[in-house]
Amino acid sequence: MGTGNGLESEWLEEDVTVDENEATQAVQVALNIRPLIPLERVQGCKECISVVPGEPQVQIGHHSFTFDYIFGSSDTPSSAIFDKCVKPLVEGLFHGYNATVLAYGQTGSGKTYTMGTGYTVGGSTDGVIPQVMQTIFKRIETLKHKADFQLRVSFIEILKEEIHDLLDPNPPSTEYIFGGGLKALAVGKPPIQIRETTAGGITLMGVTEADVKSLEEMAAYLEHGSLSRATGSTNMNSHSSRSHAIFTITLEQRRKWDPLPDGGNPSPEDCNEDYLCAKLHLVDLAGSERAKRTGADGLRFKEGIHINRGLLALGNVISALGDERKRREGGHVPYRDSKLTRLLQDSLGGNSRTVMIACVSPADVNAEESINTLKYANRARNIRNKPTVNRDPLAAEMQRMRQQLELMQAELVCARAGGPSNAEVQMLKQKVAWLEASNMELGRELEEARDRIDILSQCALESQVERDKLRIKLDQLRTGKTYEDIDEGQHVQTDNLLKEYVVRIQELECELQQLQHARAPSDTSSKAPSSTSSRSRGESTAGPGFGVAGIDGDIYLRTGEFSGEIDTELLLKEFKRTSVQDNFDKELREIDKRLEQKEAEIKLFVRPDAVYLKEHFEKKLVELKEEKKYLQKLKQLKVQIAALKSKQEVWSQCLGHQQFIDGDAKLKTEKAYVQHEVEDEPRDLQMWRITTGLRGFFQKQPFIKLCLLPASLACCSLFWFRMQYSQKSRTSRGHSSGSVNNRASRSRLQPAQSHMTPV
Ligand SMILES: Nc1ncnc2c1ncn2[C@@H]1O[C@H](COP(=O)(O)OP(=O)(O)OP(=O)(O)O)[C@@H](O)[C@H]1O
Repeated sequence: MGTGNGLESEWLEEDVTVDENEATQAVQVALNIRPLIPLERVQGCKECISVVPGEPQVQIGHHSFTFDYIFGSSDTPSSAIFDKCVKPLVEGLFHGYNATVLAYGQTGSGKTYTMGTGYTVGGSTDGVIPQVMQTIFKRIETLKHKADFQLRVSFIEILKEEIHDLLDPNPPSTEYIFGGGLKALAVGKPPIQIRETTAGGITLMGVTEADVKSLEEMAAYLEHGSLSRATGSTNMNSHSSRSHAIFTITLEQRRKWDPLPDGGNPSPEDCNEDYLCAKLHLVDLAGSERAKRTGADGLRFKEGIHINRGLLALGNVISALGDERKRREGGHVPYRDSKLTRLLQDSLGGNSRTVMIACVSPADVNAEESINTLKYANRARNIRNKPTVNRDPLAAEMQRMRQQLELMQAELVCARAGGPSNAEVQMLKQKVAWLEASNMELGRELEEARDRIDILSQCALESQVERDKLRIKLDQLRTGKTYEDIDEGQHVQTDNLLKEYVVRIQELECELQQLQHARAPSDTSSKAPSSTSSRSRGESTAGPGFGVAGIDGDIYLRTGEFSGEIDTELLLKEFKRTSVQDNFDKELREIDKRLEQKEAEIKLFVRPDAVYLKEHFEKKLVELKEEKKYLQKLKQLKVQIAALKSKQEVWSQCLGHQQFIDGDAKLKTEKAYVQHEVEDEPRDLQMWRITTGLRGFFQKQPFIKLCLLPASLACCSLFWFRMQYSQKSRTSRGHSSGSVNNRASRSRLQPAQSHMTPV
């Protein structure tokens, strides 16, 4: 890589401090204190600014300010401004660095005088711009044998937030507006617009850029622009600038390539510096002013407002850029608040080396304004710019490509020194491609086999679940549960079963994976007899092991083809595995068969049972109806007893003795019968219940029924005899009170109230 410094010593011949590696550079601030002008002397003004000897420091009142340079004191002549501050920038221009010289200060503080913006051919050349022009042409003169130079100049002013081209050969004509005043009328040329380049620079679209070949030509343009600039007379300056003026010099240089003594081409490092382009902005700002002091009114007053507004925007930009905290945080800089700040975007915080010349009047009457200017300038010292060399983008790209080429050449040399031969590389490449393709194919087959394993495992699990369900059902039926009971409990059981099976399946899957992992190393190293046999097995069999075996077979085929070896031991292993799998399949088929048989048995068993149950429940229904009738009858009899009791009491009170005796006898007989009925009925009912219960029990338990049939028959006959006996005794009792008995027998079929008529 070529270094700028090496080139400088050869090309520029002068030792100029240019550090390309410097990332940022602070804005340099110089203070220029003009002498008291005749007007101030007449007013009896006194100097109020004093320079600290040997220090770049000034004092005004109790304020003290330090700058990079101070000019204008008795010790330092103002002519030194160019040499100290501006000349390095001009030198930098020849190295591709943009530069800006900015004059700022109160109106009448000497900005135009210092910058030399009011230059006239043949007039004073003390100002910065004339000296810049002279220096540039001197440098070109000394370097013209090494490079081709091209100079262009532009001169614009910002007047009331409008950009005017001071070098426009066809300036906007003016037309008279009725009612007084003049209005600018552009002729055929669009207004100047500010544009940002892709690299972030600021350019002016539509501005006149005049090619300049000589100092005289440039001076003529400067003079022409100065004369076109808007000026006016105020109380503070008889020739006051009413606009901000920017004189821009663009320097393009293309290095001439002399043939080298050995006849070879120049080195790439040198070629890197073959084109440079830089701009120097020389800015003469309008002065800040107070209307009260300038006595401006009307048009001047309006101009003053615009001037102050532009300067305020500039102050805000300087404050934003000068605040270190904001700068670190990347805070907003209000460049777009005015055209002036937008145009100075590169000069303040951008790609430029900038010097600000703060101009002040030493007169005590201007002390306040001078302090403001010093504060303003002091803040500007905190601004940091990032100047970079402005090369041709094409040249930069070429440099990058050269570097890339060098790198590749180095790699090639290295490869040639110790790398394999071309044929070997080709062979290895083919091998790699073939292995990659095989790998992909094997991966695909592995995935398919895994899917097959999953499906088969699922089928096996489902059949197991179904088989177990049927087994449970069968067991339940054997223990005597009805089909309905099983169905009711089935939901709960099914849920529990499902949970159990899910857990089981997960466990089995884990085991399967562990087995696969455990087998993987031995399988990949193993070699099966042939791919076709293993593949057919993988497709026809249902066990998970076969999917893996099929894959193994394929792996064998490819590795076998590659190595060309057959292992008989592995053949035997594979054969064993196949036979185990076949056994497993047979077992599975047998289980399926048995399951089918069991299902058929269950069906046979379940159907008659259902018929039997139907009969059983129909009988039970009839029995319950009978029981209900008995209970109703019992209730009626209880009511009758209550009625008879009340009747007895009435008779005892109302009837005569004989009647009472007869009636009482009848009543007693009737009561005795009813009492007997009441006592007998529960016994009958109890008997009936026991019989019915036993019958139901035996119906539910067919096996016990068979065993206990004789015993039950004996019991039943015992009860039958008991009932017969009680019937007989009842009948014998009934003979003594037959009319009552008959009536009571009838009462079983009639409502209780119907036979309760008084005797
Ligand atoms: N260093 C100096 N030596 C002698 N006279 C000076 C010096 N600087 C400025 N002056 C005089 O001061 C007066 C005002 O100067 P100048 O016009 O340059 O001020 P300005 O800052 O440009 O004012 P404005 O902002 O109004 O344009 C002029 O008459 C000028 O000759």
